[in-house]
Amino acid sequence: MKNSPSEQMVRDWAAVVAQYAPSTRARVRALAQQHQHALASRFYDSLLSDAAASQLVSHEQVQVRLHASMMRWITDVFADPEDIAPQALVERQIRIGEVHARIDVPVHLVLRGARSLKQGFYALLGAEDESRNDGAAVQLVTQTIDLAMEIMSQTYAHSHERSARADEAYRLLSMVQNASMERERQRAALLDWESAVMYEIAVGEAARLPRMAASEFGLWFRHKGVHAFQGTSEAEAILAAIAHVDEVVQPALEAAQDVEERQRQARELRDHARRMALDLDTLFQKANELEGGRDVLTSLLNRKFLPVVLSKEVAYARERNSQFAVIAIDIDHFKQVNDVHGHEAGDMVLQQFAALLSDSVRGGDYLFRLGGEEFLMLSVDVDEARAVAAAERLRARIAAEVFRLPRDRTMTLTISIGLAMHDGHPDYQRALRRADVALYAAKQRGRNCLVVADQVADKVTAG
Ligand SMILES: Nc1nc2c(ncn2[C@@H]2O[C@H](COP(=O)(O)OP(=O)(O)OP(=O)(O)O)[C@@H](O)[C@H]2O)c(=O)[nH]1
Repeated sequence: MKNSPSEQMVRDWAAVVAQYAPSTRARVRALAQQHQHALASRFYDSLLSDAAASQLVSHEQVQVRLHASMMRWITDVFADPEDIAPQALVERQIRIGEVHARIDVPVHLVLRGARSLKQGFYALLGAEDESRNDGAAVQLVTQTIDLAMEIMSQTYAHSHERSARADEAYRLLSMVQNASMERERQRAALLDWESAVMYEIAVGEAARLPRMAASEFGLWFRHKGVHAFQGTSEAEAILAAIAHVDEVVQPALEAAQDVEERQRQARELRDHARRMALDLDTLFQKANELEGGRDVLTSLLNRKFLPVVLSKEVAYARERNSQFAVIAIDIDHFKQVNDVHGHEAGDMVLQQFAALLSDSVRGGDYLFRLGGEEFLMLSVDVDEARAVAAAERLRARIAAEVFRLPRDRTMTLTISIGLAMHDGHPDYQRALRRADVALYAAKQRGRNCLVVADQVADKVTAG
């Protein structure tokens, strides 16, 4: 999800511009243009002096691009509103903040770079003809750079918060990933507790019955389940039922004087346990599908986890000096499947296709359904030759497969593939874009083929 500029930000930017005479702005702009190279180097050097940041910017592409884009930034932020509108400049700061969040550049380092830039400007202004030093130019520089930093930091914070939420959701997804096993375990635990209570009642030891909250199921649900299924009505119902059983039903059972009353309370307890088991089933089903982040039709990961998984893999690759491949896969002419055989047939094909994909990857790889008939495979710990061979095998396997359709009909399919190796660049968007461009090239080349994005030239070559 993108951040968009608030009206306040655009108003603030326009106000800073309006506050200064055209001559002051022209003076700062001229200075920025004249010294943009030295100023960009200044910013860059201050980043490199930090060990963590120098690791992030060690990538050659980053060095080349960072310096070039810093030079552009230094002149553009002082542009006349007729040349670059405040709205566009605010949008630019937002994009920069988003990149910082994606590659995880700490805010303090960006602020340090900004401080060193301002010092550079002050020194240049001070060195100019003294009669011109009325302070306005210094203020313009300070206000502009500070405002840009404010917008970047705000975006950074929003993006970070969002990615932290996705991260948390992913953690929970992993926790209940083997949902069917966990469900069985918890259903059995619930049943164990119920049997233990019934046994105590049957043998006439109902003075102090085992409380559900302290049972294996109760503990699991209150500590983990409730987080995994946060905000659902079923989770609320189970929590309320645990409290009701422990605080109302069981004390009533313990206090029951006659058999009839005891049977009535025991029946109520059993009804509660049954309803809980049903709610639990519903919750696990949801966890497996929508709320767990899996695509309902294919059970593959949905795109909301793409940033989480890619950031993790980028960090992993950096730490271990390993590589991974981003493989964009698109079914060819899928529209025709729906048009000729109907939507239900299209769904069936997508499910069989996803099953084939799952069967073609290794345990550590990831599979996403990005939407419609677009899929993405993240092949971890591979070099280009192996990734290309695996993708090519997949292409051939799909082309050879006979897909089942309703009413005993069948059909065959082909796919186009765009493959990009992660080239060490800290921003995962780059590998995604390169894979996408390669996929587009594969479609252009006539489909049913694989195109590999060229690592060095950042352009696409036939694979
Ligand atoms: N049955 C079914 N169809 C879907 C689903 N999601 C998207 N589609 C269809 O997928 C089709 C995608 O068509 P296009 O994007 O035009 O691409 P294409 O026909 O595959 O052609 P190329 O990609 O250019 O080879 C559309 O007709 C969508 O309606 C789904 O969940 N189920």
